[in-house]
Parts: sequence; structure tokens; C-alpha cells
Amino acid sequence: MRIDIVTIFPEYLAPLDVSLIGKAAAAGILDIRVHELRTWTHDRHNTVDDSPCGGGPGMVMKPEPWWEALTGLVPPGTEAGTRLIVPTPSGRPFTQRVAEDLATASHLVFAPARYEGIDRRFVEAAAERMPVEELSIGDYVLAGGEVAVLVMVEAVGRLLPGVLGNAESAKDDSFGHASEGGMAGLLEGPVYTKPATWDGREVPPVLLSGNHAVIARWRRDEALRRTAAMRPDLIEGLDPDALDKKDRAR
Ligand SMILES: O=C(OCc1ccccc1)c1cn[nH]c1
Repeated sequence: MRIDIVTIFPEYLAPLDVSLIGKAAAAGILDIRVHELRTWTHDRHNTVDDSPCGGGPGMVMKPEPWWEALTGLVPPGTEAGTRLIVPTPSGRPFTQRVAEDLATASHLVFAPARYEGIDRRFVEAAAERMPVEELSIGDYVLAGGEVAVLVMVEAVGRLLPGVLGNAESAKDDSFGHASEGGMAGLLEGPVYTKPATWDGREVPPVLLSGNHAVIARWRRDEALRRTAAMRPDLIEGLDPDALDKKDRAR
């Protein structure tokens, strides 16, 4: 997968060079390119923003530099398989399901905005050339979309084949929609490792029983318990078929 990120703070994306995503890039699974938006400005001050039409606080990012960047990175006629992602508090929620969908793209272009956002006409013009996703990573306002790009690139990147070693599989993720055995839209329950007793606290004996069916049932119960406690909204949305008959009995 090729990933282009256009930003006025390229150094904000440095974390993409380390760990999981850094290794995937080194392995050629991800081709991540970070670009300075001001490359596509031509005035003496490399202007990327201006005051909002209609008044109001802050500044708005001008459409021209973004359009030139997009056209330079995705020349007309080469849009197939490319999706433009615009992080914004006013976007559709970015969820695991959205990450799974984005992981099927061959080319993602991220447009993290600063200030009050990008002139609407950029998004409208881009949408005539390729799918545009305006996505929110949460209900709060950041100074810029770069942090959201880090979140999305990690969430999408770890789903790509070869990125996670088989030691850290993505198949049983929280919110995972894996078929059998996955937590199918539930939060993950508690996890434990050695020692069997620490600080006078024991690992739940079932986990040391070696009885995998009982362990799976216990983990599912814990996932349901935690989801009901922390995220009752997810319980509402659960696919009834995803709950087997024993769950329903609870
Ligand atoms: O603040 C965010 O993006 C930066 C941004 C973009 C447009 C206008 C203001 C701020 C954000 C919050 N949740 N998801 C994204």
C-alpha cells in the first residue's frame, strides 16, 4: 500500500519511521511518503491559509495548494484504487470497521488540516475525482489532523498482511469483526501472564486449566461483562446472531 501524507508539519509524522509501521515500510509492505504542503505554494511567504469568508475566528486553509498537491501526487487518470482521507472533528467516526475497509485500498492520501480546516471547495473538487472520506478519531478538537493521521495509519497498517508478526495477531482485536472466535464487536476482557501469583493476586485458575473450550467461554463472558460495563452502546449494536445461545441465556 502506498500512503501519501501532505502536511505543513512533516516532522509530526516522524513516529511513522519507528516500530511496527517503520518495519513495514522498511519491508516494502507500506510505501509512506510525507510531503510539505508549502511545496505547492508559489508566493514569497508560501501562504497556505487566509481569513474565513463571512468572518469568524481563526484561519482557513486555502484550496489551491491542496489541489495542486493532490493533482501532483495523483495525476488525472491515475485515481483508480486511491482514496483521499481528511481527518476532521466533523467527520464520520473512524472505527475498526472503517480501518478494515481502508486496508483494502492500494493508495491512501491523507490531508491533515490545521487552523479551522480546509476550504470546502477542495473536498468538493476532490470528490469528483476519487472517493473522499472525512473521518473523526474522536469528539474533541486538535490543533491539526497530523495526530489523527498517525492513529489511522497505525490502525490500518497493522491489518495489512505481514505487518504483525503472528505473535501479535489482529484477528482477535477488540471491536474485531473476525468470524469464529473473534470478539465480534465486543471489548476485550482482562489479560494475564506469568507469574501465576503476583502481589498476592492470582491469575484466574480457568486460564491455567488447559481446557480451551472453557477458557474460550470464560473469555467471552469477560468480554461481554466488560462491554456491558464500559460500552453499553456496543451491546445495543451487537448482531444477535453473533451471540450464541449460551450468551443469550445471560
Ligand atoms: O481535530 C481534528 O482534526 C484536525 C482538524 C481538522 C479540521 C478542523 C479542525 C481540526 C480531529 C478530531 N477528531 N478527529 C480529527
